Amino acid sequence: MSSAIINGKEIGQEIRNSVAERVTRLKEQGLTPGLAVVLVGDNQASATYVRNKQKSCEAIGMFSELIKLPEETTQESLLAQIELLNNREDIHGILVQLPLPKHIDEDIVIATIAVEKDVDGFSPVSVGKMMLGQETFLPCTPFGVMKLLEFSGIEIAGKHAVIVGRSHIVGKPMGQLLLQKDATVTYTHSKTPNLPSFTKQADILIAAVGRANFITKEHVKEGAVVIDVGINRDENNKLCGDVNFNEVDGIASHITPVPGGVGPMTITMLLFNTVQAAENKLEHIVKL
Ligand SMILES: NC(=O)C1=CN([C@@H]2O[C@H](COP(=O)(O)OP(=O)(O)OC[C@H]3O[C@@H](n4cnc5c(N)ncnc54)[C@H](OP(=O)(O)O)[C@@H]3O)[C@@H](O)[C@H]2O)C=CC1
Ligand SMILES: Nc1nc(=O)c2c([nH]1)NC[C@@H]1CN(c3ccc(C(=O)N[C@@H](CCC(=O)O)C(=O)O)cc3)C=[N+]21
Ligand SMILES: [Mg+2]
Repeated sequence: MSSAIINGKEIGQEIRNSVAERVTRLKEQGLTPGLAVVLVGDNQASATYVRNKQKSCEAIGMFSELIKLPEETTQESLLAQIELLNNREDIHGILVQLPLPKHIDEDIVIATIAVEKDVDGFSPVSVGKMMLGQETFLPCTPFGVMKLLEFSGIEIAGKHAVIVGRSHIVGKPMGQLLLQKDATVTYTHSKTPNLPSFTKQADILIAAVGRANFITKEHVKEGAVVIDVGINRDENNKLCGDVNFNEVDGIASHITPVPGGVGPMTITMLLFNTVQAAENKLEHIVKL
C-alpha cells in the first residue's frame, strides 16, 4: 500500500484563503499589509524564490516591494537599507533573502531587522522568544511543517520526532516547535554516527539535510510520518527532496512530496506572519 500524501499546496491554499480574508478586513480599515523582500546579488535560485514570494503576496492583495541590491553592496549600506525599512509605515514585514554574499555578516544583518517586522523569525530576539514559548513570529518553514501535521490530523504528543539537520533556519527551530507540542525530540547531523539507527526510531522523521534523495528505506520505520524539507536538484536538474520518495513510499504512513509539500507552506506562513504584523500595528493604534 502506498503512503498517504500530505499535500502542502492544498493545505497552503486553505490557509492562504483565510489570510486573504484578513487582508480584506485590514484594507477596509485603511491598512494594506506590506512585505519588503531584500535580495542582494544575483543568485539564480534566490531570484526565483523571491519572485514566488512576491506573486503570492499580490495574489492575496498584499503590497510587496523588492529591494534589489548589487552583489558588491557593502554591509554598511545593507544595514542602512534595513534601517529605512524598519522606519517605513507601509512596510510591516521585512525578509532578507539568504544566503547573503560572503563579505556580509548574516548575523549582524538579521539582528538589525526590527523584531516587530521580523516575519522570518530569524532574529536573536525572535528565536529567544520562540525558545521561551512567548508570542513571536515563528520561522516559516518549521511553522509550515507544524501546520501540515495539524491539518493532516497527526498526533505529536508522546511521539518520537527525529530531525536530520540542525540549521538555524530549519532543523533547530523545528525540534523546538515539536518539543513544545510534547514530542520527544532527537537531533541528528553530519557528526552523528550510524544515522539509520536513530532515524529508524522516528515516529515523525524530518529531513532537512540539503542532499538529494539522502533518506532511503533503510532510514525509515514502518508507519512513520516523513516530512521532506529538502529542495535539491538531482543529476537531471529535476527538483527533488532529501527523501528518496519512491523507496520510502509504502513504508511511511504519510509523506510530503517535493515539490508541493513543505515549500508552498513556507511561503504561506510568510504571508500569515506579515498579515499578523499588520494586525498588530492596527491593534496598537486602537489601544493608544
Ligand atoms: N522547503 C522549504 O521551504 C525550505 C527548504 N530548504 C531546504 O532544506 C534543506 C536544508 O536546508 P538548511 O537547513 O538551510 O541547510 P544547511 O546546509 O544549513 O544544514 C544542513 C544540515 O544537515 C546536516 N547534514 C549534512 N550532511 C549530513 C549527513 N550526511 N548526515 C546527517 N546530517 C547531515 C548538517 O549537519 P552539520 O550541522 O553537522 O553541518 C546541517 O545541520 C536544503 O535542501 C534547503 O534547500 C531550506 C529552507 C526552506
Ligand atoms: N530569509 C529567507 N527566508 C526563507 O524562507 C528562505 C531564504 N531566506 N532562503 C532560501 C530558503 C528556501 N525557501 C523556499 C521557499 C519556498 C519554496 C517553494 O515554494 N518550493 C516549491 C517549488 C518551487 C520551485 O518550483 O522551484 C515546492 O516545494 O513546491 C522553496 C524554498 C525559503 N527560504
Ligand atoms: Mg555570509
